[in-house]
Amino acid sequence: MQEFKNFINGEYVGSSEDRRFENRCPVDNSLIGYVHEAGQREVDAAVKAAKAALKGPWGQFTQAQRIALLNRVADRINERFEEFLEAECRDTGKPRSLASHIDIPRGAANFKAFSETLNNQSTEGFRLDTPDGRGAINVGQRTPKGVIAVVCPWNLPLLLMTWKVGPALACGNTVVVKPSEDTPATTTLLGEVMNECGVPAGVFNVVHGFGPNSAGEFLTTHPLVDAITFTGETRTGEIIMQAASVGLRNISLECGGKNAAIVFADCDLEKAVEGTMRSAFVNCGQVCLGTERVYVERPLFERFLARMKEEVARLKPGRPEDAQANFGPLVSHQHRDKVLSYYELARQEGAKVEIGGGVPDMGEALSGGAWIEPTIWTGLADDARVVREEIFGPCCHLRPFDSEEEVIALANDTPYGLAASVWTENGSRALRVAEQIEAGTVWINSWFLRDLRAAFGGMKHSGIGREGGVHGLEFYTELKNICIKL
Ligand SMILES: O=C(O)C(=O)/C=C/C=C/O
Repeated sequence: MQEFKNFINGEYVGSSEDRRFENRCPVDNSLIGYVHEAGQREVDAAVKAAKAALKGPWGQFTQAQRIALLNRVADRINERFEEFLEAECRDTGKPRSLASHIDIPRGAANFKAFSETLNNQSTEGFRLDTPDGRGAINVGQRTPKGVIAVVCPWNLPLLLMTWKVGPALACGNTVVVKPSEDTPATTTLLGEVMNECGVPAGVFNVVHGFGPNSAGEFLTTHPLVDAITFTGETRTGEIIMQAASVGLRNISLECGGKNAAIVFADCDLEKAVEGTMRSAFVNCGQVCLGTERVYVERPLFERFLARMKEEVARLKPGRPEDAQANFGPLVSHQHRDKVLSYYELARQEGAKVEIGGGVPDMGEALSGGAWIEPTIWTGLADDARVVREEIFGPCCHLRPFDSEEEVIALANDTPYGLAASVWTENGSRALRVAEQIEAGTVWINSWFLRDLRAAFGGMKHSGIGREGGVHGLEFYTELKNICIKL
């Protein structure tokens, strides 16, 4: 049985006996081990360790030394690739083929992604003319923001955690990470890597637990936390933003979405099918950037729908280690109950279930897992809850459209604004449509093609702030102006 302990000041710290909770594998509901919930005492110790580390050796590291050390962390993750892969797949149930190409490689790469940015990033400078004719020089100086609280989700546990920890540490901050209670393994394992690489104690800390009245609340309300970065549901983002307002802590929020795919009749059909299939069903539909609304220009609608149904029928659910499997379970029974409630709601709202709509028979050995059928609906009204609310499962609704103006209005008719994809071989139309879509990221003839230097984040109810490249600097550093009279 595994024990997932808190990682505080360079040491694994258990909680008192009665604060442990089960960690189960969503493939077959088997018990992986126990997670040690951090109470106020553990969270306080972690935040104070992070605060103290800022004034310790870490505070003396040059930028070049930090970058070299974080590159070592990335290399060490890759050296322990199999362990991270095994841990991630056991926690999430996702296919090894997926985690070995996305989760773990990106989990390591996120530590390297910011080195180049920081090495090449200048700060501003201005020469000011003064009445005495001697002038003055203004120089910008970036300093670490301090202790960063990192609250991250269960869908891409390692990737989405290091996407924040990487730039935070590269900029000289220290972190206290609160991973999801459903997926503690890879964040806990990263503590070992930090020690192996010589990251000073207190720079990287992990506290396990839940949100309200648990580690999440204790961390985001802790007065010594200088800023909070969160990826997850919009409602939780609102609660975190309220906590951050006490003491005016800055926040970075990447929240929910109800992302649209817009498929024009002149698209490359097979490319559009492949990309839309991935965006709707990869990771069992548990990707914030994923597609749950598909708009297809009417002349192509029936053909596109037929192709999508063929491809959904080809998806192979199975254990992570099953080389044939390309479709895993949802992360937990609790989340499956939520997604199944939308499957039921779709029926009530009058959807035609083109394929799926239920729970697959996975046989005796896997019957305890959080398995669900990939599903396509048609025929729902634009104001149906299934078309408007984020489900975060392997399902999407297809609807025909007749004009560019109509589909832009449809795609933007949502409180969210995270991502979208546009499929057409007409380049000027692709750009014209992309410019009008209210979303932080718009892919044209692609999906989840990620340039880590590019701005990344959501607008409207999908978040606040941008991550990636230089954009993270605004959140992870304080920018000071020094004015020198000549
Ligand atoms: O690719 C990334 O950097 C990223 O943040 C992915 C987010 C997916 C959310 O579910």
